[in-house]
Amino acid sequence: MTAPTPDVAPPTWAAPCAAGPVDGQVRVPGSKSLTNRWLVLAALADGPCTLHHPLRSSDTEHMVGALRILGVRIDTSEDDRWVVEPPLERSFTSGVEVDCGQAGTVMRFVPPLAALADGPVRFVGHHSALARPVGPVLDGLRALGVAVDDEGRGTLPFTVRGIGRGRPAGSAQPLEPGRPTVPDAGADSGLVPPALPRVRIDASASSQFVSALLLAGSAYPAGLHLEHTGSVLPSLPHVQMTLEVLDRVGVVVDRPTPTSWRVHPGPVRAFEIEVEPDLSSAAPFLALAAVTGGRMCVPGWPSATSQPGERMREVLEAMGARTELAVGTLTVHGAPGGRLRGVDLDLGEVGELTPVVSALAVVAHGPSRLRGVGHLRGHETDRLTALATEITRLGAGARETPDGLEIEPAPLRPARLRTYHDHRMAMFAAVVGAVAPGVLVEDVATVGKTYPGFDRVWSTVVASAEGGVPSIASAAGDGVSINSPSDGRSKGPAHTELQREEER
Ligand SMILES: O=C(O)C1=C[C@@H](OP(=O)(O)O)[C@@H](O)[C@H](O)C1
Ligand SMILES: C=C(OP(=O)(O)O)C(=O)O
Repeated sequence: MTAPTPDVAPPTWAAPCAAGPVDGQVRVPGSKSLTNRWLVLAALADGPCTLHHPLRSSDTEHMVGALRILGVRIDTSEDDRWVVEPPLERSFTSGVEVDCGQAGTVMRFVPPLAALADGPVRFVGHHSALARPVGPVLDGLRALGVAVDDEGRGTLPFTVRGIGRGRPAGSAQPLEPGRPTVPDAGADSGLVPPALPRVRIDASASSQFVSALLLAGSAYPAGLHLEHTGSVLPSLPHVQMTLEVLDRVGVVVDRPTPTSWRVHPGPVRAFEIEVEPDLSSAAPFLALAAVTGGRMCVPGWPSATSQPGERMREVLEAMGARTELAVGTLTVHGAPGGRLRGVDLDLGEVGELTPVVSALAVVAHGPSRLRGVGHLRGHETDRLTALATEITRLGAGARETPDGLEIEPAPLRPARLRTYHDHRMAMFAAVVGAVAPGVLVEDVATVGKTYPGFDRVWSTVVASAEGGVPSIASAAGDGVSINSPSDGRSKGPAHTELQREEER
């Protein structure tokens, strides 16, 4: 057997090109953001908790690994039901190393738990995660009296020197005995609210800094009064998601201003919950219906949700597709020929949709401007540079702006696309490849961060368009089924470069 040489090119995946409009149904796996929030809350809960239909992926496996090493017992032997036994009033385990992988939710949400360990906890991660900002979370912990060693970098690796649990809840003491509590603004109300230790951070680089401190805040002896000091706060629906899960487990949070939160000390009520499907993982499939002029159904779509993926409906409608939500299934109908309009959108609240929206913009008729997503430079990769580079490689125009991208569609050429260890770059490539022949995708396995097997499911769905003959089929375990012919639409050729030329 020959040893691999360092310059061997990574294996590529040939993104399948649709031969016509797709017509299918995909049941997507559980939400990453919700699974990891519920796991963190279960670790702090006052009794055993159960998660139904959690996501099993690299990000959630890293969260499970992190919590286990801190002393939380988690049974993940069943795919559909994970049971968590928290350590109750005991401090989390110290002297351990937490591997965050590539997960922003692990590197940001777990350090505030490590503050409740009885000594140091080291945090490390995947090499692609070493540039991702964590500093404001660490500064927040320092403001509460917890020592953190990060050699001034504000990134992985770092060590949180936990100071243990066991002080009475509501004791109005900061974590470290002897540190003065900053008087709380709520004291002006005349109601004499408890003095909560005040922490000011700039979360303009990631909403996860806010979510991290809010999730753990009620387990701190005096709670927490968190204030965001920066000019923008991205991904607001994710902060709303944090507030909603906290509310469901009985944690009291009030919001004196739109960018400050008072988390009152108190127990996290044990829970048994159903994890919603990941609507951001559904986004590429919805986009597939739009670019091929086909139809895609996603069952299990929540009637109300804080997931940003819900906003994909607005994006698709703005670009010319039609969406309808009926009896828990979202259906997207692409416009004939997959024709899409260019758009000018602020995606600041739904930044994680940007790669898929960029794919739509690349094949639209007319230029697009995507704004409000400067913070994507600190995601799995610098997503603005990565998208601009790969769009240019495909032959279309892309220009990075300080807070987004300008995209100019053009006839696309075959290309080998890089994914930069970024699951959503692979999803971007899949959507473009569905209508542009000859797209090869490097390291497609990177989708395992949030959607292991995405490429297999994708290929099954795209193949449903092949030959233009819809059939009833299902790929067991993949959650895929192909709709039966019901609407009599003709299955024309895929939305190819040639077809776009004709439409011009
Ligand atoms: O809290 C969360 O679960 C997330 C918040 C967002 O992070 P940013 O605010 O850093 O964009 C989002 O992009 C990420 O995928 C998940
Ligand atoms: C930014 C993302 O992930 P993370 O939770 O690692 O920040 C994402 O999934 O698009």
